[in-house]
Amino acid sequence: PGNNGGDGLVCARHLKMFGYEPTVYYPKRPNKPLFEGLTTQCQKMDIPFLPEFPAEAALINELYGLVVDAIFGFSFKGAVREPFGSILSTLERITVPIASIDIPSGWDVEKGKADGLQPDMLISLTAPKKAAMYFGGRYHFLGGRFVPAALQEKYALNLPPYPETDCVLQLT
Ligand SMILES: NC(=O)C1=CN([C@@H]2O[C@H](COP(=O)(O)OP(=O)(O)OC[C@H]3O[C@@H](n4cnc5c(N)ncnc54)[C@H](O)[C@@H]3O)[C@@H](O)[C@H]2O)[C@H](O)CC1
Repeated sequence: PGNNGGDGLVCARHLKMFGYEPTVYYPKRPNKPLFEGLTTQCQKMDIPFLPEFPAEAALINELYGLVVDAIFGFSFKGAVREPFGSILSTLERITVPIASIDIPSGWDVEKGKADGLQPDMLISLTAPKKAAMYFGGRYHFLGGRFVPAALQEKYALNLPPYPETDCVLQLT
């Protein structure tokens, strides 16, 4: 429902460009031009939007090879409100790999969530958040090569150098 969802729409568009066949589930759409624009871009690229979420984990395992989790990022707070509670409980039961953008959805930005989503891949944006310490999946990437040196200094961000002109770095 927020910017993390926006990242998910961007991700779907890029996946399509790379030859994949993404499908999007976007239950709560902010009435803001940014998200409307990102949605339109996906629609114009014939990326299908699911009318409802496949509630059965087995169906997701059958239909998809990967789930990109772009539900919540660092502004998730408190008890999860529907429909996201049911969605997260289904995602916790699937066996296909999950790639979470910035923070596994439902995790506290600092404390993580031991009994929550356990993605196979985490793509941290700009800098890994404190919760990334609790990430136990196989692949951790850092994306977002757009932090000016002054900001890195101001927040004492100890960011690793990106190789050549890459905008993504594999951390583990
Ligand atoms: N520099 C960076 O790290 C960048 C991060 N980006 C992405 O932006 C998100 C943070 O975006 P924000 O809109 O602040 O928050 P979220 O997307 O995490 O979610 C807000 C959204 O969720 C709703 N919500 C919050 N708590 C609950 C709850 N318990 N139940 C239900 N719904 C809840 C809330 O109402 C809002 O609608 C960051 O993680 C990155 O993915 C930038 O895109 C790039 C730079």
